[in-house]
Amino acid sequence: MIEMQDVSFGYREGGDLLSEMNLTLPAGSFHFLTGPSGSGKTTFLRLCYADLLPSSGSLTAFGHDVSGLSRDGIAMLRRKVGVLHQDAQFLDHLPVAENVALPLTVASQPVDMQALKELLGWVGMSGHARALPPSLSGGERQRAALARAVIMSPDFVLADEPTGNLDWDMSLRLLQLLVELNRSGKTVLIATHDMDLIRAARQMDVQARSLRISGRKVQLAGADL
Ligand SMILES: Nc1ncnc2c1ncn2[C@@H]1O[C@H](COP(=O)(O)OP(=O)(O)OP(=O)(O)O)[C@@H](O)[C@H]1O
Repeated sequence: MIEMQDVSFGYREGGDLLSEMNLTLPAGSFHFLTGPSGSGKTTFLRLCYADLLPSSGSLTAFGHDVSGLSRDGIAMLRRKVGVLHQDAQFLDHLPVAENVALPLTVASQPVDMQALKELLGWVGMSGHARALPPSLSGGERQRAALARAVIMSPDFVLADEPTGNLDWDMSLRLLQLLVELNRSGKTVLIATHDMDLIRAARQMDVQARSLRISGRKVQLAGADL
């Protein structure tokens, strides 16, 4: 799914933030990504969905070297990826259901109303389908954002501190949804500071592994969870 060979990245020339990374994220895997604040977790995720390109080395995503892709190629690749951010942004004047369906609308694809209903049900947002985003709680926003992130049926789901603003119960609920996505075959990568969240995954019967950024490298940390 994602393969990095000697990948380095720096925002400015001569100053690598992430250096000579060699790792593979196999299809269907579940990884957490940890590391100190400012170590490059968001940057690593952005490399994984070709929002940033390596400064050097080779990054292959879905079998394509991202550095050789055209704009259309990158757009196609991004369609296979769903991204969940810590602070999801919505169009506040549109109800939740329309916000969730927005990736389809923007791509001029038809909205299957039954599938949308089921997706909202899966994230526990059926009762909020007509609500406007400003009326939602933090947990409801994140669950709506997760529905939006997966409405295009991505193969790869990336989450950047998805539980950063949530209480513990809601964090667990969101984690459970991400685990369910993994069980349905999707590759999942979650950047988090929250070691309790990583420990909680142990109870959820998922084969999760942890990647840690340390000294500008990303390495597998410890045993399987
Ligand atoms: N667009 C950018 N231009 C220049 N520097 C940037 C840019 N984005 C991030 N950085 C810098 O790169 C470093 C890593 O940032 P990044 O957001 O990837 O870290 P992080 O591990 O996700 O941090 P946090 O845990 O605090 O969210 C930081 O020093 C940040 O200031």
